[in-house]
Amino acid sequence: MDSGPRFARSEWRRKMILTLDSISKRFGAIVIANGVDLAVGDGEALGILGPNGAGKTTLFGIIAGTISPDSGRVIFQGEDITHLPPDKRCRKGIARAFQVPQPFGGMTVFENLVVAAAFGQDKSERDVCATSVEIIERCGLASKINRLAGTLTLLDRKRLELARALATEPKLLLLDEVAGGLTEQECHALVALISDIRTSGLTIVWIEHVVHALTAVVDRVVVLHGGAFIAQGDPQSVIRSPQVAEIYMGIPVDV
Ligand SMILES: Nc1ncnc2c1ncn2[C@@H]1O[C@H](COP(=O)(O)OP(=O)(O)OP(=O)(O)O)[C@@H](O)[C@H]1O
Repeated sequence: MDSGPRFARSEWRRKMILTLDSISKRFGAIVIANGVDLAVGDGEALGILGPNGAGKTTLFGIIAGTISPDSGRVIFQGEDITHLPPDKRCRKGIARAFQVPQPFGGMTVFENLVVAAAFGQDKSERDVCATSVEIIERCGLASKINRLAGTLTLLDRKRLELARALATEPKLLLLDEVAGGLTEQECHALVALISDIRTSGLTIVWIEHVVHALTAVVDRVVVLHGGAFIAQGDPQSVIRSPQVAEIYMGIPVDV
């Protein structure tokens, strides 16, 4: 799969946009995070891998504000946002797109965008109409602008999910398994769109089980397992690492 153009790799190393500082979280006996640290550069595209149930979505909840960590801090653009509610984090520039798109099915594509943009940017609906149209065009939905969201194909609902996230004018975009459920061809189309979004310099953190889609876009991959990041580095090195082979295929590291 073609990787497409990427944001200049050196740029994001200069400044961190998001830092997880010694985050711990458990649900009873299930340890999601045991004092994990993570720094995401401004403009970086970071992939998070990990087996089912590792806690990747929970980590996104901690970043987006829907889940509280047991301890540790979430720092966004230099500010401690650990105790900030999700709506305030959204307005500070953290947006999230889900595996199962969550548009208002009875509203049109345009109306969905206007609602997201007005909320995320804290502006009147009139003031966000032009940018909403631009984002709809950019996401390949111009011909469906007046269609009800509930009548769209899965790929177009995924495009709309991304468009709604972009409408909030994020600085950090969290993608939660957005390639899930797509055919190979549809997956290529979605990767092309995310690669295009990437060229604007927007910071992306992407959880994904469709590994080839992830590695086509991201600069770096971290692997969450057993409450810790057990591998990290450039995508190809990480997916070929013995730790990842052991977790995903049961091949012991010392073989
Ligand atoms: N609110 C909750 N209460 C109790 N357990 C929870 C809660 N939320 C998640 N869990 C458990 O925590 C674990 C991690 O779940 P999470 O969805 O974060 O994993 P994941 O890595 O995103 O998994 P997948 O790749 O399958 O989506 C799972 O065992 C899940 O059942």
